[in-house]
Amino acid sequence: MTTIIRNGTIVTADLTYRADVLIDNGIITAIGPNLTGDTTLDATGCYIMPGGIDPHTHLEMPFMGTYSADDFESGTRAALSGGTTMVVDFALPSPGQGLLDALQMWHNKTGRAHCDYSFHMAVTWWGEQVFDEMKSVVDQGITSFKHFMAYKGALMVNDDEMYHSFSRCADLGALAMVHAENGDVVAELTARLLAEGNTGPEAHAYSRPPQVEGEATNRAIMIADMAGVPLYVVHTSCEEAHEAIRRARQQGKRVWGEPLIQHLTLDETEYFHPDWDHAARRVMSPPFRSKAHQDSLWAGLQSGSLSVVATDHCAFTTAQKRNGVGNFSKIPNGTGGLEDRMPMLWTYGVNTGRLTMNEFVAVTSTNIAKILNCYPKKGAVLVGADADLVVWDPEKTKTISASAQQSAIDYNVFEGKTVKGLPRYTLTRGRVAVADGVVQPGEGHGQFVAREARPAVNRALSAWKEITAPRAVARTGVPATGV
Ligand SMILES: NC(=O)NCCC(=O)O
Ligand SMILES: [Zn+2]
Ligand SMILES: [Zn+2]
Repeated sequence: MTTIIRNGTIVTADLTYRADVLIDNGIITAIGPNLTGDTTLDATGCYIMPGGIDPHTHLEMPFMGTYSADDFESGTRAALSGGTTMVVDFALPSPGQGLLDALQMWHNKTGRAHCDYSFHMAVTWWGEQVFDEMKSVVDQGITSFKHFMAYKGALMVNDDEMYHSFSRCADLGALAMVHAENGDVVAELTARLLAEGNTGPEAHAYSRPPQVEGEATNRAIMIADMAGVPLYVVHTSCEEAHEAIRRARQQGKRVWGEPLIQHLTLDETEYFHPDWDHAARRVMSPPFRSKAHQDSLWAGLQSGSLSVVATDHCAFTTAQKRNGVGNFSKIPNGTGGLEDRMPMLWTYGVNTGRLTMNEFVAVTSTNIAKILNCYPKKGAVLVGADADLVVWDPEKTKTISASAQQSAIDYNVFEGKTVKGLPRYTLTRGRVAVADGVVQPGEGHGQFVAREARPAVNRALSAWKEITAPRAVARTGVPATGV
């Protein structure tokens, strides 16, 4: 059975043109005029784009004494509903747990996934076992390793551990990733705020000012440079962190920054809301920032100093958030966004003229497919690519409401926002998962996407490291010892 998408305009990261797309057995098999197939999807007035890739989700994540509420079933259903066709989640070993053990636990969570997925591996402690197992993890198709510089006493790793792990990533041809906040300073500020009686959700933001993120981002960049590894900085939220990334890129360092749709469109005033639940539902790390920081992030996407828009989807219910009544440091950190990332970015990016349609495709799909080395299987409209596609209707509108969302939680941080630009169809490996805005569930359709190590960037970095490595000076006439 073949499917044909007709009468649409293809929009990729670098081209916009009219053509039909033929899909056979989940793969794009032809692109061109007047194609025919068994089933026709009409794309009149629509753009045919690569489905979104969200490289930063936490589905059913054990965190802060509870589990994030969306699992691979509801999370991937939400993703498809908003035009995202692949998620990359984080396998998270608990301290002392082996990486392979954690990886198996994460694979076990995915049986009901509606769309394709991959994993990053978190390095939450350091030792010989971690060193050894990193190789097996890479051999199993996971080639990116995340390091938390925050969450002291839980997930945080220190500089020496990070340097060891980054060096190992360099040897294995893998990508190093960081959550960049200075966890020591956050812990100090948190203790001080609580002692002063600042216990509400707004104090979460006070405990994580832009400086803690800027400092950690700089530090991670320098450590990555010394280790000779490419670096991906997740949830870049402020000018201080963006400035560090921008400068590093100007210097030729291989560093990428990932702002979240939440930081681009919501600001710190959310934490001053008189309703405790409203503010607590928006507690995440890093916190929402001022409008000036938002402008910096948008400028980064426009100029290319920031590369990817993600969600860090880590959704907790109101009841879970209430674990932190009386002590903000116990509010589970995280917000949702999987279903809304694409429509929100289109509305606030493309419709406002901040982004072109091609830039939209680049930052929601193609760039990360290249960074994670799964392009052009993913992130492309090309013959031979997976038919992970979204037929995007730029005229379709809706007002975001928790009452109509796929996510399992009881609120939505974008509640009441009207978006213009939504999927008419979302296809996951050729399967129509959303038709006219209606989700057609396909539990278990999602497959694991294995990725290969040694992408070009690692090869280039290691070649340069080798050429510029410190070498002993060959001398003649060295004086005899002690004479
Ligand atoms: N971001 C957040 O607040 N929660 C999810 C875990 C993380 O990415 O730090
Ligand atoms: Zn994080
Ligand atoms: Zn995260």
